[in-house]
Amino acid sequence: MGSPTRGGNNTYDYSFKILLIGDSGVGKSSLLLSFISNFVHDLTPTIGVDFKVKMLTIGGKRLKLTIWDTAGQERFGTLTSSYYRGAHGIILVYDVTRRETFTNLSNLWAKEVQLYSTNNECIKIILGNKVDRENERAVTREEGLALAREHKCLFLECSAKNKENVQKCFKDLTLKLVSLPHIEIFQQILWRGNKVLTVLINDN
Ligand SMILES: Nc1nc2c(ncn2[C@@H]2O[C@H](COP(=O)(O)OP(=O)(O)OP(=O)(O)O)[C@@H](O)[C@H]2O)c(=O)[nH]1
Repeated sequence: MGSPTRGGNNTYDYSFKILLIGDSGVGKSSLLLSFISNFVHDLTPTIGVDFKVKMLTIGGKRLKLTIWDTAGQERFGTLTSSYYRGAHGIILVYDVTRRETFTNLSNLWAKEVQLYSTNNECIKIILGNKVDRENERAVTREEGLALAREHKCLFLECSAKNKENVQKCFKDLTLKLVSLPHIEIFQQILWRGNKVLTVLINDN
């Protein structure tokens, strides 16, 4: 990784770090794969942290998204502040068929974000995944919306399996990011934090 470039073939105007968080099994890795590629595989659980890079053009701006995916909280303990450092966008995922993954968003994940996120202007989206399993639904859309309002987040329901709303989630998030009034400063200051993160991870 490096600071934003404005020349050459691999050019971009802005580079954003996006995090996927939420309980184990809610579908974070599937969402990432569904967004990055056209295929969704049956996945083995993530061990540790993984990230993928996707180039995207939104609102006439060329963006580089570095999307971080981590294994579920319950198996690896609380994520450290280095994972959150420098994040521009956070996707909080729950599984609409498992109510505890929804209650954990307020009881656990939102608190972590508040504690560790280095940036007050970070854009957040709450994402209710697995809506293809409608007959097993345990959380209503209205409850999801209410939680998003309470935490000042965007909100969507989606399915990584049939790809419903997956592109839209990343698009809505990045649209909001590029429309921030102080975007140039916001992204450069945070990028410095990101470099620190890269060094920390490479050293391990
Ligand atoms: N029906 C359905 N199944 C899904 C969907 N998204 C993910 N799954 C399945 O749910 C299981 C868990 O998905 P993962 O993507 O591994 O979940 P995760 O949140 O990354 O889990 P960890 O790696 O443990 O943190 C897998 O068997 C997926 O195939 C979805 O939208 N619909």
